[in-house]
Amino acid sequence: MKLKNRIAITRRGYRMLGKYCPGLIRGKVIIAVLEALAPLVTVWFSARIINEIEGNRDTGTLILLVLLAVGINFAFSLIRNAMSRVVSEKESKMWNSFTKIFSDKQMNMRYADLEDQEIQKQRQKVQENLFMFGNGLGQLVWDTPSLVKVIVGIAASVALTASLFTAGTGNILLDSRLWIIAAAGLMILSGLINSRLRKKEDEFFKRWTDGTVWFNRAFMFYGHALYAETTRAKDVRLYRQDRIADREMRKMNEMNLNDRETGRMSACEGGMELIRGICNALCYLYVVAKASLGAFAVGSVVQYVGALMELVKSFSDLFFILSENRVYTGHLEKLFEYLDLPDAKHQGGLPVSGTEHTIEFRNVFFRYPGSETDVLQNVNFTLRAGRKQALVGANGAGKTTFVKLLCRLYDPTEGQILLDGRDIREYDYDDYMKLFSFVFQDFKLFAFSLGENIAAGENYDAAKAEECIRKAALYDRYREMPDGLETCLYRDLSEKGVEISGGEAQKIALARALYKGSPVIVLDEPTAALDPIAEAQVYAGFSSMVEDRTAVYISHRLSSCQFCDEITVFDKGRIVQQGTHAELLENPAGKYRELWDAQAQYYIEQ
Ligand SMILES: Nc1ncnc2c1ncn2[C@@H]1O[C@H](COP(=O)(O)OP(=O)(O)OP(=O)(O)O)[C@@H](O)[C@H]1O
Repeated sequence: MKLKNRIAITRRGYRMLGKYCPGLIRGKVIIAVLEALAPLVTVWFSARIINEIEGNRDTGTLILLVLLAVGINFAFSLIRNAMSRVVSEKESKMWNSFTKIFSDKQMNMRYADLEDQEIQKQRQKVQENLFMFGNGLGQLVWDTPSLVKVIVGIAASVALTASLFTAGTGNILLDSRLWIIAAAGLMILSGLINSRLRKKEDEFFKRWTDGTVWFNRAFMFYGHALYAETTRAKDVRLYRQDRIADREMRKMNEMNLNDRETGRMSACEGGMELIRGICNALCYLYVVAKASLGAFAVGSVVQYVGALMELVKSFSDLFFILSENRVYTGHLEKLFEYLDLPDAKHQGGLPVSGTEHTIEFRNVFFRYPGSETDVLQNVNFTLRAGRKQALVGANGAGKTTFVKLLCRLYDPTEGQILLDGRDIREYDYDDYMKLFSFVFQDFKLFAFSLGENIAAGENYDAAKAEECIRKAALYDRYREMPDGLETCLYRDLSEKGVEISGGEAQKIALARALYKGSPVIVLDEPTAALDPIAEAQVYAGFSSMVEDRTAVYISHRLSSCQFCDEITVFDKGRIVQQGTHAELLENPAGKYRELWDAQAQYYIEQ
């Protein structure tokens, strides 16, 4: 990657850290400056003290030097400790903030992309790299202090060693200014070799992580998800799927996880240490040679050796950091590629006013991303204000997909959906969404209080929530709940949380839709999990529940669709019939009749 791009990516990384982890980088920089200066302050004062002892031995000067050395170091460590507490607190929360980066993206990205396998893989890889190895943003956080230390270290060490090269010994060879070039050359050379070794090490690391992505995913699945997630644990126990998991885990444990790559990485590390050692030895030799010829006092040996070692280390670190920068900008680039995936574009700005609306599907075709077939084909459908519409059809006929298009999770591949004659994309997205309350088949409740679940927010109107609970036939269960609306659902976040059955959850989802009070209510199999009495209660109360709102009602229980004004029959992605229950039954060759007969025979026979 070009340097210009690396700089741009690094800057973007810092901006992102500034947004999600405010104050973290600033704190790290301050600590790093203090840490870089502290040893050099000690070296400088030690040299002055030894020289004073060797020379004038002035007690006042000695006391002053010692007090200054101790005082400055004490002040440094006070500030550093105070800052460290704040910074480590921020750093411990850094991972939560990184999680937020992904949740923000997932919340805003196109829904279709959320389901896209390739994009899921892309996200998984970026997340694994970040959360398992700290690659990208983590490295940027950790490398920033090193970079600051290197810059401060090089500047201070150069200042402390400058007089080493000018101090004369009388020996032409040792006094030659060429030593400056030689020293600089040596530092740069060692840094470059280190950098190359680091690059190699990174290549091996990449190969190693590529090989482990699948391993980690499978390991988490077989070792954790299968047993820990209650959605799966039931079936795992009943069908003893743990035996398959054990077999797979055994196979994985026997796998050779790129041992060759880890061996090569260690060899690179060893090579880097060796180069640093050789440079240190050469510096020692030069300083000691000059000191032994009387170029400077013994105390200065401490200063020069200390500063030269710091310089060698700083140069080596500098090249290391530069090569690290190449590595983490590579990871950051991948992160940004993911974050730059187009967000859902809700560009329309038309306000939606009033409550009586007509929604029309006009020649709508839809195909899921990555799929080869149209799931909806030439769908034409009009939903008038206040009408109760039932959608029926066999599994996979396209009913839920129709609703997903209605609520703008996807856009039609062809055709248009119109609200009062205008394409729904022209309207303000939030305004449009306020028109609907949905209950999906795979609705989700959250481990918050019952009231918050129903109101989908922290502040709720208790009387209204209770009214919706009553309409959703949940009142008896609600009265048993220990803390009423404050009762926490599930035990994920609260020990006092209550576990609820599938049917009770469905009633809560229904109450949530009623609470929203939108002019259009869309119910996708809202009673599938309800017992016959609760189902009858819901149907009996359907009119009062839905009132004069527009309703779209999907159900496989055809008898329950009779109270709708119109029934629309889907078959293989097409609308094949529309009419009232009685009208549709009249057509003996119709799909509705076929579905009805298939379902009714069991009731008739009994
Ligand atoms: N995310 C998806 N990606 C690809 N295909 C999908 C996706 N979701 C649904 N499908 C396919 O679209 C078709 C219609 O599914 P849809 O869920 O709309 O049917 P449905 O009529 O609601 O069925 P059911 O009565 O079983 O709920 C099915 O063949 C299904 O496999």
